[in-house]
Amino acid sequence: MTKNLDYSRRDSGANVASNDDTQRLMAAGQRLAAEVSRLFTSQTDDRHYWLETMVNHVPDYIYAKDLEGRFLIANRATVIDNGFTEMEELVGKTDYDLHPHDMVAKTVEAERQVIATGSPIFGMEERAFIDKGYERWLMTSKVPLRNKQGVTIGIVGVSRNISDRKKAERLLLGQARLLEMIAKSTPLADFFKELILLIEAHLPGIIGSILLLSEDGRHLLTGAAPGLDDAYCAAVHGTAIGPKVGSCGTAAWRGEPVFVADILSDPLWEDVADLVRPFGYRSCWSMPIMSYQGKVLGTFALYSHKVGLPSAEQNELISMAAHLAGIAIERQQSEERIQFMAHHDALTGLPNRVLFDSCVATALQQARITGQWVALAFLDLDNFKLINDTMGHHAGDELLRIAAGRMLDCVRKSDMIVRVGGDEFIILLTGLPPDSGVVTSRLETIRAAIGAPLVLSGRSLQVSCSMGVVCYPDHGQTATELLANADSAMYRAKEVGRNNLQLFDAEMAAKVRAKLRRHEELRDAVARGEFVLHYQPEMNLKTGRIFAAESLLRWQHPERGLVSPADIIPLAEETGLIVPIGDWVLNEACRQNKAWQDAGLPPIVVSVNVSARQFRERNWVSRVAEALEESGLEARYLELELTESLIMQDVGAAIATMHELQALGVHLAIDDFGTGYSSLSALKSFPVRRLKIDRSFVQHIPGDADDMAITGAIISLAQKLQIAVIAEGVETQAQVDFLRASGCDDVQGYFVSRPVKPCAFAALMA
Ligand SMILES: Nc1nc2c(ncn2[C@@H]2O[C@@H]3COP(=O)(O)O[C@H]4[C@@H](O)[C@H](n5cnc6c(=O)[nH]c(N)nc65)O[C@@H]4COP(=O)(O)O[C@H]3[C@H]2O)c(=O)[nH]1
Repeated sequence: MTKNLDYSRRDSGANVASNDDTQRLMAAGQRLAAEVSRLFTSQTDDRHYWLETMVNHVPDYIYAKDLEGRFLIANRATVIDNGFTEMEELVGKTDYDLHPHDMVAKTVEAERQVIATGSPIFGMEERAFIDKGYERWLMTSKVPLRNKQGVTIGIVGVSRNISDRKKAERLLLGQARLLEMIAKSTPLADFFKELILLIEAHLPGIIGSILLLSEDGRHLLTGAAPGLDDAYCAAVHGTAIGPKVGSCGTAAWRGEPVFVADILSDPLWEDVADLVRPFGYRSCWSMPIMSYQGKVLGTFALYSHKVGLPSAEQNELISMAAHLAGIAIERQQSEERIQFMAHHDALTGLPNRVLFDSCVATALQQARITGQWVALAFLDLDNFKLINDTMGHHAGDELLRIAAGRMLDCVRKSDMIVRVGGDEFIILLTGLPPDSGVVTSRLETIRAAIGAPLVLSGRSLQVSCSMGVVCYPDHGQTATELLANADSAMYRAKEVGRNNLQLFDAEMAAKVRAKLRRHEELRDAVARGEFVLHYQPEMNLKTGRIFAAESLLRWQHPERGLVSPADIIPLAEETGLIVPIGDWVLNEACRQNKAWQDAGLPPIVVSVNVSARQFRERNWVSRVAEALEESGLEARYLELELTESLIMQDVGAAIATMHELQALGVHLAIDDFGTGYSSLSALKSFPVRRLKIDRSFVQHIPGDADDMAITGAIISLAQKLQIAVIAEGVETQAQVDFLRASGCDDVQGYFVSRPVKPCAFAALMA
């Protein structure tokens, strides 16, 4: 009889599956078809009995229907799962008699197609009947049932219950969707809802809830619970966690799962059972949501109206859900952190320039509408660098944090304190009355707060600050304009000695612009090489011989003529141009000295003034070595003049550098001695050859007894320390006489010669 059923024809348009299930279904179908045909031929023997037994033991559904869809025969599984006890009860019935009509349509259509085309359908997935409230999925194959003449007289169907597989598939798809939501940074509330709905779909009768731990780590806040009663959620929101606070409060407290089978009898719920009683929840299984580092972030819980503990599958689902929730929360937290870091300063937590730029336009726009003022102040901490250098970076950081905190205490929520770098801040005050008095008084409050005593690394100190202030609309219309003018005001505040507040005005702007122009000019001068050196001889008092010369910088200005260093050096120091200018001086002095030697003049020492900024350059010593090497000058013919104040800025570092320079073979002198308050005990550790007594002491000799006393003391101190002494600014014979009598070795000044051009100096020497 099997010959009548052509299973090899798989070319129909039907849904054909070639997996194991299908193979097995096909085999079962073949066996059933054979049995049916045998029944039709009324042959019964032992094989029939065995076959019937086998078919009835198979959990899959095996059945045959006639052309009208009436059951002809069915195995035991089909009979029982359709709600009958004997096959006879099922025979003659159609699917319409058994199931809701809307669910039957697809099955009927498939069977109609098999009958019409004579082609089997394999591996068709169909949502089947609702059995005791549960949905069921089947994988079905249907083949034509033919009589001896090969005429189709119905269909044979074989179905397997694949509900579990479908459930697992749906769970996997759900998980994938949730991971995608995490990747797309879907808002947490939406993600939680989706997660809970997925679990609830998987576990009918179970209600999911997510609670989040508050920032202080002490309370539980509602995350999502779409299926829980709103009143219950509201009652739980804000619950303090603890060792005996229901399932979730305890799970969050312990950091481990708390599965309570019966809420009404479990001691963990004793104190909070009344909360849940009106809603009828009986069991609650709560799993803490943990961060990657093992920190509790919240809880994932399942509630049920039934008493009981979770099955292994439910347990697994709870863990999976808590794990996914943890990933989502951490992802959101790190995104928030990144956002915060992009807009805030890590050290002080204050907004940074990026956030300021996006807020200032809004503040100005608002002021335009309301007619109120906006004030914008640049604020610099005075001497921050010194504190940072002398007390260390930790102390510097702490100072910035303290200053930021003090500023915040003085402003309103709508104002903004911004750290723009180093010790520089911007204060943005909004909603001000149109009154500069109010602006300055509010900012002075901030200055006073910063200036209050503080303790840093165990040391009490006070820090002042400088402010440059502008007001919208008087001092500019745009943020750029206002910032530029605030910068000018700050410039002025620093110029007048720091520790003050300067409100911008037009005159100030003009001055600042002029200064900036001069900076620009100086920069051009460096680029164009407009500098020259003049040399002033230094004479030994015993021999009357010129043994050295100090190189002195001059700017050959195209319009202003020769500009003195008094006008160049401070400007160069401010702009940092002192470094390239100083390099040029060093190289030029070495080159000139070597040129004189090469021209046959008696060898002399040329001294070069070194500025503090230059001296602090990392590779300063190697620059000196390079200048010597490039010029070919022996190191003993170069002297570097360091001022007392330069050395005193950081005595330890200065002495170390001085030793390195000494090792090169160059001489070192202390310039302007007597003005820089060097500690006399430190003096003996300076590897210097000479002290230069400052001109300010010499110029009043012999009239001023004090200056004579000081000059005499410096000379005798130097003698004791076996350091040579030269007096600067010597103009008169009387001064020479006094200095000689006091034991001074050398003099420099107009008495010998003014600083002169190199050619004039060569003539002098010759
Ligand atoms: N009234 C009077 N003045 C006298 C007499 N003898 C010399 N002077 C002046 O005193 C200054 C001596 O240089 P300084 O103390 O190193 O003081 C220098 C030095 O500190 C700085 N300076 C000059 N050239 C350079 C340089 O190349 N680099 C650096 N960093 N500073 C320099 O500029 C300062 C001023 O230099 P100058 O204007 O050339 O002024 C020179 C010089 O012209 C005198 O008998 N009477």
